[in-house]
Amino acid sequence: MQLTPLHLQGGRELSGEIAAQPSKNAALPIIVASLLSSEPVTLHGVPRLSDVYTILDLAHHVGTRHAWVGPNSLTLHTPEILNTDAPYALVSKMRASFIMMGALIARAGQATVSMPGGCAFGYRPVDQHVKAFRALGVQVEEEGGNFDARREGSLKGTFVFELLTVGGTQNAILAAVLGGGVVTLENASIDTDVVDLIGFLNSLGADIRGAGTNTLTIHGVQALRGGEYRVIPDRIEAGTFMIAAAATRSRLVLTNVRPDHLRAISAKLTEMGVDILETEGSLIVDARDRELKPVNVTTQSFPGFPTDVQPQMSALLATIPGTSVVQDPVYPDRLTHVAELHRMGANITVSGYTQVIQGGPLHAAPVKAADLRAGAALFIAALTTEGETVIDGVQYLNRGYERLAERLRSVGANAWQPQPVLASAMD
Ligand SMILES: CC(=O)N[C@H]1[C@@H](OP(=O)(O)OP(=O)(O)OC[C@H]2O[C@@H](n3ccc(=O)[nH]c3=O)[C@H](O)[C@@H]2O)O[C@H](CO)[C@@H](O)[C@@H]1O
Ligand SMILES: C=C(OP(=O)(O)O)C(=O)O
Repeated sequence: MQLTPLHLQGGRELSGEIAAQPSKNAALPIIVASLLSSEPVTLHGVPRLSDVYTILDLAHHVGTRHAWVGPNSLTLHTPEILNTDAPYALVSKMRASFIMMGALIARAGQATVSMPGGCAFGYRPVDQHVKAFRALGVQVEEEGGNFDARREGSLKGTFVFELLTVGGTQNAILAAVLGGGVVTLENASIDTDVVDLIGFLNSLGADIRGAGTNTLTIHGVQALRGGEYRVIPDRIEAGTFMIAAAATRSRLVLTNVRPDHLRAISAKLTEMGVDILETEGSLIVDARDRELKPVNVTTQSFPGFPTDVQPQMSALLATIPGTSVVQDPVYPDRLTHVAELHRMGANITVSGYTQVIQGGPLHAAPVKAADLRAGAALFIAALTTEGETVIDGVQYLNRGYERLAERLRSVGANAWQPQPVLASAMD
């Protein structure tokens, strides 16, 4: 179906309660990991997002059958592997599909997975994934834009990641879960999505030790059983709504959150002058009548300030008088929001991965998202302007935000997405 742009008439205070959706980036690898078991697995807390549908298409291709058993609950069952490839059409659609490589190496002993290639915000290599597989005993060849992987026995040995990588750590864990070997991963990611993947796998009988530390030890087991698991809340979505509250000088109650996953964002907003109150499972963000201060932000891996919230934070800072400096060394080219924010009157100069932002009032304009979080930055900016902003590129927002217009409306925003006019209706 043709997607119509998102319309936002800003300049309004938001209020009330909004529940964060379940985590997209935790759910995607967990859906893939379910195929390590030949028994049914039920997941609760799966967001209804286009990225989830893409990974389900890929899982279906390799042999996973699924059924939605509740609004955000899904049963997955992979009695046998039917295909051991992850084709270009699906991997190029979504980079997270590359995680299929580790899962197929574990369950089928082989995998042919397309190289993910570039994405809207630059080069995102997978060298650490491939180095880890090789170091642990997997043969990996590159040919015709694909990686062809084969393992003869169990994975074993130690690999030290050269940098912290969420996907690389997840892929190596998946590959090592089955079999009789012992694998140690050093300088492993401590990201919440890695910890949740480990929690899920261990709940099915895997033996992975050290979750949340930089050293993981995986004792391969013969098989995983079925089970039931709840995915963590989406800290990136929650962070986006926290920034929306600050940008509109509002008070919002965020429910279904893990405040301990949001501390870097809470700390920056507090430094700016926003009040944040943590309770168990919820956060109150209060920016009413506050004069917010500019701040400097540098992205880091968890628990640092997330790159996935950098464009939204940049949009907020573009509205705050004074000079802020935002640096994103994690993804140095994650800057597609800048030119669009310029269309709304922002004053941002870019040098390498550094944005120098002179904040001031923005105005409405037609804009276009070129990637997911750039789209989020644009709706934050739009919420601050009196006029009507029309945001194109809604397919990117649909990757990461469930029923966005409806949920923004539920807290008082004037957001709508006109239904497409069908050709027959125009006759
Ligand atoms: C689906 C999903 O969960 N995506 C998230 C995941 O992506 P993803 O898992 O792809 O990101 P990584 O943690 O791997 O990337 C972190 C850094 O490591 C570099 N790197 C990574 C792998 C590699 O083999 N070589 C290499 O150099 C990357 O270029 C980047 O600079 O974590 C990112 C960083 O928090 C988030 O922005 C993405 O939203
Ligand atoms: C960049 C993101 O996802 P991906 O890694 O799938 O591109 C994101 O969730 O912000």
